[in-house]
Amino acid sequence: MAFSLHPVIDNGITKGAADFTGGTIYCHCPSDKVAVTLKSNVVHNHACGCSKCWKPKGALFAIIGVLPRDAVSVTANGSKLHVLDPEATIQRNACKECGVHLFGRIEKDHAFKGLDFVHVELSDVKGWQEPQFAAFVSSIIEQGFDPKDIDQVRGKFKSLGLETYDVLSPPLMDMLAAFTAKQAGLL
Ligand SMILES: N[C@@H](CCC(=O)N[C@@H](CS)C(=O)NCC(=O)O)C(=O)O
Ligand SMILES: [Zn+2]
Ligand SMILES: [Zn+2]
Repeated sequence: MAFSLHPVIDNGITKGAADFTGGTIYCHCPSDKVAVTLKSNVVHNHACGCSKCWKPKGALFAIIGVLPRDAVSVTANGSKLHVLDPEATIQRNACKECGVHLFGRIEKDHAFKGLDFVHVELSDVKGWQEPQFAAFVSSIIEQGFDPKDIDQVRGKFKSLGLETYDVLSPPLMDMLAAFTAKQAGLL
C-alpha cells in the first residue's frame, strides 16, 4: 500500500549539521505568520505517531524534537497562539488560524520539564538534527490505520535506519522511570 510517513523522511534522511545553532519556525498562515525563534538545535528529534502531535496533511507521523525552553521565544504574531489542551502534560501552543503547533511546553513537575517540543520542518533553514527514531508507532492504528499494514510502516522506518517503538525510546523511557522512582523516594 502507498503511504507517507512524513514528507521530510519519505525519500531518505538528510543528516543535520554539527555546528548548527538554530533558526526561526513559522506557522502556515499566508500572511501575519506566527514566528518562533529557536536559539539552538534540537535533540531527541523523532517521528511521533500519537494523535496529539501536529502532522502535515497526509502524513502518518509528526516529527518533533526538543530544546531548552529558554532558547524558545515568540517573535511575531504571538496573539494568534492558544493552548490546545491546558490539562495535557504538554501544552501545545497552536496557531488559531491555520492550526499548526508552534511549541509544546511542560509546566507541571515532569522528567521533561524545561524542554520545549518543536517541529523544525516549519523552519526555512537546513541543518537541524535529523530524526533519530520512531515513537508511538501503534498509536496510528487508534487513528484508523489498518493494523494489517503496520509491518510495512515499521519496515519503512527500518529501511531508513530508524528504530521503532510503541512508546518512547529506551533512554527516554529510562528518564521517565527514574523520575517516578525519585518522586517515590526510591532513587
Ligand atoms: N495513544 C495515544 C498516545 C498519546 C501520548 O501519550 N502522546 C505522548 C507523545 S507526544 C505524550 O507524551 N503525550 C503527552 C501529552 O500529550 O501531553 C494517542 O495516540 O493519543
Ligand atoms: Zn497560522
Ligand atoms: Zn506525540
